[in-house]
Amino acid sequence: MAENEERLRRTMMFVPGNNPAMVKDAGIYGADSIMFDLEDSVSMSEKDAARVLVYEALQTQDYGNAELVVRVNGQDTPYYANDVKAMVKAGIDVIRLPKTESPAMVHQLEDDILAAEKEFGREAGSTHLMAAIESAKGVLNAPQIAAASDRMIGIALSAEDYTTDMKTHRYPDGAELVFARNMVLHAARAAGVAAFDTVFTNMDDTEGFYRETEYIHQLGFDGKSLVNPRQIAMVNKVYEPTEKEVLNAKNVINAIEEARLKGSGVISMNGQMVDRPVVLRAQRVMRLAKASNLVDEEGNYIEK
Ligand SMILES: CC(C)(COP(=O)(O)OP(=O)(O)OC[C@H]1O[C@@H](n2cnc3c(N)ncnc32)[C@H](O)[C@@H]1OP(=O)(O)O)[C@@H](O)C(=O)NCCC(=O)NCCSC(=O)C[C@@](O)(CC(=O)O)C(=O)O
Ligand SMILES: [Mg+2]
Repeated sequence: MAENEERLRRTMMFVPGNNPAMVKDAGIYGADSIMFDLEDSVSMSEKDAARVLVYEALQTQDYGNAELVVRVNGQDTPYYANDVKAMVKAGIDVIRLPKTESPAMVHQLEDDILAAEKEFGREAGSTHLMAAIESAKGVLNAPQIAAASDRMIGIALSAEDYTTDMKTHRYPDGAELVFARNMVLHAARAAGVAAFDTVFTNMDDTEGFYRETEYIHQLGFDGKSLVNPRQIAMVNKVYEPTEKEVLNAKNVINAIEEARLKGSGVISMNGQMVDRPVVLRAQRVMRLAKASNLVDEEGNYIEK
């Protein structure tokens, strides 16, 4: 778990698996996670070609420090088994299961990954997984889905399919997603895995994108699934801590270190009690500050 908690996952960018130029250049935009898609952005006639293209790219392209994720086709399709095998063989970091409705579906994926790891000589347990929640059933089972596997790194709300299942569509105020967002978030937090908010598909509505990202940041989501590189900087901007937050976090970490040396786990700083949850929040602020290049190696704020 510690490994999962450490990694920042603000931005998870969908890359259509049948688009050679996008697959090749996906690493240049600085997404925390790159998600190659073999499912709904790829037409039926291109499923096999997309799988081969992504497999080859994973062997040959350098995607830097980005976490590499592949959204495989659904378990009810004839493509799923070959997708899982090929991606495990390629050494993918995470397999994203679409339209997840039950823990049994996660267990099936676990079994299929383990069989592929054995077949291709990969270390057992080295391939992680995540589940996309895209229906009413998925939302209601989210707590069990999130806790269904030791390989689970996170769950994601998929609002396009979800709103269709709910016989509605997406509105600017997001009222149709309030219940689902809170279920997914609570399920993820209770299971100790990451929570990803849904895609925002209107490329021209920058104001709407910022509004939605600020809202999900306030709720506590780790980040968002994205469809376009232009959205990455906007999410990072929203998740960037302020100077005041960074300085306060640095003071908290220094103060608790001093207290620990004296054998205490709780201290008072400027009249404010500082204990474990405050320290955990401060550590997250420092990780975000580092990712935003706001601090140097020692954690000192870099004046602009
Ligand atoms: C939206 C648009 C057509 C706009 O095109 P535009 O041409 O206007 O983009 P521009 O900004 O002009 O591109 C500038 C430069 O960036 C390059 N570039 C653009 N996008 C890139 C990218 N994604 N990856 C790498 N490179 C990229 C481009 O090649 C160009 O490169 P260059 O020519 O070299 O300058 C394009 O972005 C795109 O196709 N997006 C991916 C769509 C997709 O994957 N949909 C499926 C996932 S959702 C789903 O399934 C619903 C869900 O399941 C979700 C869930 O589960 O969460 C649910 O139910 O909710
Ligand atoms: Mg979908």
